[in-house]
Amino acid sequence: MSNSLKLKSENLCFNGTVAYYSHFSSVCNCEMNFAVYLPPQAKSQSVPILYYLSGLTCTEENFTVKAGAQRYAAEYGIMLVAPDTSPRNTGIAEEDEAWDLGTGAGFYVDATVEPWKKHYQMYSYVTQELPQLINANFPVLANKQSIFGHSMGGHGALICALKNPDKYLSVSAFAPITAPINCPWGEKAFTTYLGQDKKQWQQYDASELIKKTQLDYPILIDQGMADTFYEQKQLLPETFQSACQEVGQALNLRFQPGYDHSYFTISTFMEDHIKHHAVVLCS
Ligand SMILES: N[C@@H](CCC(=O)N[C@@H](CS)C(=O)NCC(=O)O)C(=O)O
Repeated sequence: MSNSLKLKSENLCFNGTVAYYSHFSSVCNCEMNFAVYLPPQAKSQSVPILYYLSGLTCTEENFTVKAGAQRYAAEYGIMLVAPDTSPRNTGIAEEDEAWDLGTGAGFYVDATVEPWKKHYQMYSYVTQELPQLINANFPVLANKQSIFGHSMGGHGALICALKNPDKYLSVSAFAPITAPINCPWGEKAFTTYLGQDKKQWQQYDASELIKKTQLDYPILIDQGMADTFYEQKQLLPETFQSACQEVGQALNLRFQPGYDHSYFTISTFMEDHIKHHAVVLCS
């Protein structure tokens, strides 16, 4: 086990282990937190990995305690990895001024603007540094990894998959922000982290990326129809759907009547999402 990895807590869960860790991240230049679930199968064999990226205001804990994913990960023998949503306590003055920027709102991009760029390197963190750490310290099949997420984390999962078609074997999302360059949350975050030049923003926008790179597997998205952020046009799944149709990308976009933006929705459809990934990860 790497020296920089600090085990903070460990609990038995469906005969596997939920564990919280912190470590010093060289790309974010600060201490970072993440949670894992190691399924029972990991005691005797290497297992595939499914990364989960959370939404605004979350830590690594929301998914771990509310999504109900461990039961299915134990069934299929998949390791779950849930990173925090941003660096914390970096000393950046504006870090804690708003709930949709800074702490809890890293947006899974590599910031290029001061004062953020020294720490807010979440894209490199989740696609490179964290997988390297996981692969070096846990009994995993490094060539079998997939990714999913919620809201801001759904955006993160989509861009990670679209920018790395060889790295992830499947992707899915709950209520993802699918066109951040055209919604208030994305415009605010991208202006802050990436600057005024909107051309730079496109590299982190799923509805733009899909025009350049198609995935040779279907994307699964669940969107609740009673989701206030959907109603407020923060998520824009129709924009992503049109872009997918234009380029022939297979997309299973399911509108779920009555479901909102909460973890009650996520836990309801968790089994479907884990199965979606297990089909490729466990074959
Ligand atoms: N704080 C925001 C809501 C933020 C929010 O809904 N965050 C979602 C992700 S976008 C979440 O997962 N929250 C944590 C939770 O439900 O456990 C508000 O008051 O409107």
